[in-house]
Amino acid sequence: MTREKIKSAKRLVIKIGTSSLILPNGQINLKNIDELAFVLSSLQHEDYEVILVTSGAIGVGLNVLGQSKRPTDIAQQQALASIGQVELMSLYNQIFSRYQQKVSQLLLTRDVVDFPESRQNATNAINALLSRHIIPIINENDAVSVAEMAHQTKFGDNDKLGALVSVLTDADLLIMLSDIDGLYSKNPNIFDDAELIARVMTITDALMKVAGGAGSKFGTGGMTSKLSAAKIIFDADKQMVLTNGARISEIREILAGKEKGTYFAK
Ligand SMILES: Nc1ncnc2c1ncn2[C@@H]1O[C@H](COP(=O)(O)OP(=O)(O)O)[C@@H](O)[C@H]1O
Ligand SMILES: N[C@@H](CCC(=O)OP(=O)(O)O)C(=O)O
Repeated sequence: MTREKIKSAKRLVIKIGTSSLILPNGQINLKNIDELAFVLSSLQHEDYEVILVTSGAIGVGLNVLGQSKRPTDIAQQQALASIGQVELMSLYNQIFSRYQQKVSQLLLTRDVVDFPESRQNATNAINALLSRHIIPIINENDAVSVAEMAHQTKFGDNDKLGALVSVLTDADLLIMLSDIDGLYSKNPNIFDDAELIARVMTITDALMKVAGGAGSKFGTGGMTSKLSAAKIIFDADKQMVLTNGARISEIREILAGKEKGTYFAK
C-alpha cells in the first residue's frame, strides 16, 4: 500500500471541482479558495511546479447573476461561463497575490489537445509559465466549446481535463479535490455502510458500477467521470489522489506519502 512514488513528485496538477468552490447556498466558498491559494503558493515557493485546473465558471456565473438554477439552454450556459470565468479569475488573482504568487489563465478546447501542433504549443506555453514560477490556471473554454457530431471541441468535464493536462505536461501527480474524502465502495449518498477505498490499481467494470453521479447541485460528472479520468492516468502510467477539497491543507500530508483519500496508481 506504499505511496513512496508520491514523495518525489515535483510537478503537480491540482484539479478543483465546482462543489469545492461554491457553497450549497450558491455563495463563493472563500475559505476553500483562500486555503487553496495559500497551499499552492507556498508549494510553488518551495520549488514545486504547480498547475491548477479549475471548474466553477458556470457556478460563479450563477452567483454573479444571483441565480440558483443552471439553465438547460446551451447558449445561456455559455453566457454564464463567460460571465463567471472573469469573476473566478479575478478572485484567484486577488487571493493568490495576497500570497505573493502570480497566476495566469489558459482556456482550452479539445481540438487544441487533439492536434499535435497545438498540443505542443499549449505544452510549451505551460512550461514557459512554470519556468517563470507562475501558476497556470486552466479551465475549459466553456463559452465557445461545442459537442456536435462532426465538431467536438468539448472535453466533457473537468476531471478529464485535469487528467489530460497531467499527461500533456508530464506531471508527476494529479490531486483531484472533490466534496468527498475519496472513492467509496458504494455511492455514499445512498448507502450508509459505504467504505473509503484507500488504493485503486486498475479501473474495472465492477469499480465503474460503484460510482454514481454528482452529489451536489453544482457538480457535473460525479464519481463516474473521476474514474474515467483515472483511466487516462493509468493508461499514461501516472498517479492520482482523489481527496476532499474541504481539507486542502492535507495536500502537504499527501505529498509526504500519508494515507489520505484514494490513491490511484498501478
Ligand atoms: N462510489 C462513490 N464514492 C464517492 N462518491 C460518490 C460515489 N458515487 C457517487 N458519488 C458522488 O460523487 C460526488 C462527487 O462528484 P461531483 O459532485 O461531480 O464533484 P466535483 O464538483 O468535485 O467534481 C460525491 O459528492 C458523491 O455524492
Ligand atoms: N468547465 C466547467 C466545469 C465542468 C465540470 O466538470 O465541473 P466539475 O464536475 O465541478 O469539475 C465550469 O467551469 O463551470
